Parts: sequence; C-alpha cells; structure tokens
Amino acid sequence: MNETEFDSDDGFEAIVADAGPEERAFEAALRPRTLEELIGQERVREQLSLMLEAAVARGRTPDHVLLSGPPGLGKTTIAMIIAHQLSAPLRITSGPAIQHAGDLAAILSGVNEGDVLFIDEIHRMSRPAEELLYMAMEDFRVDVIVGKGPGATAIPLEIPPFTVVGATTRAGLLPSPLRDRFGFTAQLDYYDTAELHRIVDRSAGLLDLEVTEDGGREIASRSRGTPRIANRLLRRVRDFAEVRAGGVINHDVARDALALYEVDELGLDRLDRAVLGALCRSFGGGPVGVQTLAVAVGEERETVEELAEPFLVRLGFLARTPRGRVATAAAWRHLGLVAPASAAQLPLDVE
Ligand SMILES: Nc1ncnc2c1ncn2[C@@H]1O[C@H](COP(=O)(O)OP(=O)(O)OP(=O)(O)O)[C@@H](O)[C@H]1O
Repeated sequence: MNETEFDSDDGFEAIVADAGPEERAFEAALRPRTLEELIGQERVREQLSLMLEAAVARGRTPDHVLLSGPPGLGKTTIAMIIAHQLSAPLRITSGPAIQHAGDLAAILSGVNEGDVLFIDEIHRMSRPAEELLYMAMEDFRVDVIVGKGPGATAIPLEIPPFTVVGATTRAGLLPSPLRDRFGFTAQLDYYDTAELHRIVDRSAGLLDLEVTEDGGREIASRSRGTPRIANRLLRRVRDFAEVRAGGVINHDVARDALALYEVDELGLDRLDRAVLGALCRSFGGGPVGVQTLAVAVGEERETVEELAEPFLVRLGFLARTPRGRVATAAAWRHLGLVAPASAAQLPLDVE
C-alpha cells in the first residue's frame, strides 16, 4: 500500500488520538501531584505557586484560573495540583456536559466554600451557560430562571466563594466577558526534548522500568513536545522491551519499537506521513483543499485538521494558505522526495 492509500480501518491508531479508558488509568498513575513534581512550564509553575501561597496565607479563595494550550500538555494535571495545593475538593466537569444554564445551576448548587471546579473544554459550553458562569464567578450569586414566558421567575442562588479552573485548547473562542473573569491565565507551551526526557525518566521510575540515558532521549525526541505522547510512547516501548529485549529500554530498543509503531525520528506517525505523502505525490505539493486531502487519506476532515496538521505546521512541513494546504520544501525532503523548484519555502504567507 502506498502512503496515499492510508486507511484508518486497518487497525492503526494515531499516536495523537484520544486516550481510551485503559490509557486514562495509566495516565492517572503518572500524574504529578504537586507543583514541585510538575516538570517544565517554569513560569506558570512559579506564578501559580505564588498565587496559591498568597491565597492560603490570606485565608481567601484564589483567583479563577484559565489554562490554555494544545491537548496533553498538562491542563488537567495542573487543575488537580491546584486543588491539592489548596487542600480543596476538586469537582470535574466539561463544556460539552454543560449545554443548558440549568446544567450549570445544578453543579453550582452543590459547590461548597473553597471548592475547585474544573471545567475542561470550557469553550464548548452553551452561551446561556457561559453567561450564568461569569455571573457566578464575579458575584458568587446567580439568578436561576425557572419556567418560561410571562410566568418565568428568577430564583436567586447564593454560591459560597469557590475557584473555577477552566481549560481550553481554543482560548480565542471564549467570549471576552468570560475570559475577563479569570484573574490568572496561563498559556501552556510545548515542552523541549530535555523536559520530555525528564518526564520519561520520572514515568519510568514510577513504572519501575530500566531506561538508559540514550533510550530516554530517543523517546523524548519523538514525543512532539507533548508529555501525554511521551508517556504513550514509553508504554509502547515498554511492551516491546519486555517481549523482545529482556526489559531494558536502550537507544536501539526505543528506536526499533518506535519504528514498529511507525513513529519516525521527528515524531510523525503514519497519518502525518499519509497526509504529507498525498499532498506531495498526488497533488504536486498543493495548494489543495483540506477536504480533498482528507478524502485522499481516507480520513475525516476534522481528523486531518486536528490530529495531523498542527504538528506538520509546527514543524514547518505544511502551510495553510488562503488557497489551500501547501507542502514546503522541507516536507518533500522528509519524505525522501526531490522538491520541485516551485516548492514553498518558509516563511510563507499563512492564514
Ligand atoms: N509537566 C508535566 N510533568 C510531568 N507529566 C506531565 C506534565 N504535564 C502532563 N503530564 C502527563 O501527561 C499526561 C497528560 O496530561 P493532562 O491530562 O494533564 O493533559 P491535558 O492538557 O489536560 O490534556 P487534555 O486537554 O487532552 O485533557 C498525564 O499523564 C500527565 O501525567
């Protein structure tokens, strides 16, 4: 099969796909529980530490916190750490679960003083729920409307002081009145290889695995700047090491295991290479519309846009131009192909 005939039904799971239940349990076991255990994100860590310490010293609930950044960089982990540092109960919900103002009112009515309410994917709440939330965040009081039309009544609901921690991959989608209610906002950045290496070592320690220095670095350098992927790759390499290599994860074991799972030396997986392959081989490097590209690799448009493109753009392999997707000369080279003279060079005029 050539790469443009990529078929997602052949048992392949993208390395950036959502975690299943088993992996979620694995992730939970590896989560840092305190700010000291959290690796990287130095600035966010220091700022948060200061804010939380000051709040505890004053005996007040801290400001509401908004965490934004791509999936797998530690937003849920940080929300849990905040609750832990405050010795406060954590209530967890998500934007898609709050589609009506009533859903949120029900949650708010159960909030106790000092609770931390974590709302994942906060940008996906409905508009009426967002409005209710920012009133609750500002005044610790909301009017719950019961009934409809002329018979509707507003029932005031007092809420004890609490802290909202919102997480979003798309801070720009939050309406500014809601965004403004967060006294502390943090944009999480991708991790560098050294930080990912420390994360791999920490996870290996918790899992009682033997990973050599170069084995750890090999996993880290293919982890796309993302702790979740570092842990995911470690898990796959662990299986390989146990079954085929006597358990020790060294450079060659990591390299061979990741080759088996089709994660290349830059961290591109098969979907990424299929997208680039289609773009270069079938469409001469573009420009081509994302929908056409998705059909060519047998995937949904959203899968290509959300799982493959961000990393390809970050690597400078693909650009989203007003006329469609374009492969850069670096992308051609990565596939081992000769770039046509017209191949785009960075920087491009991107969207
Ligand atoms: N700074 C870090 N140090 C160590 N491990 C980390 C760090 N950040 C994340 N992790 C690990 O990566 C995994 C994913 O983290 P987490 O679930 O917090 O990400 P997220 O940003 O909430 O992702 P999503 O938005 O997709 O839920 C967890 O297993 C966590 O232990």
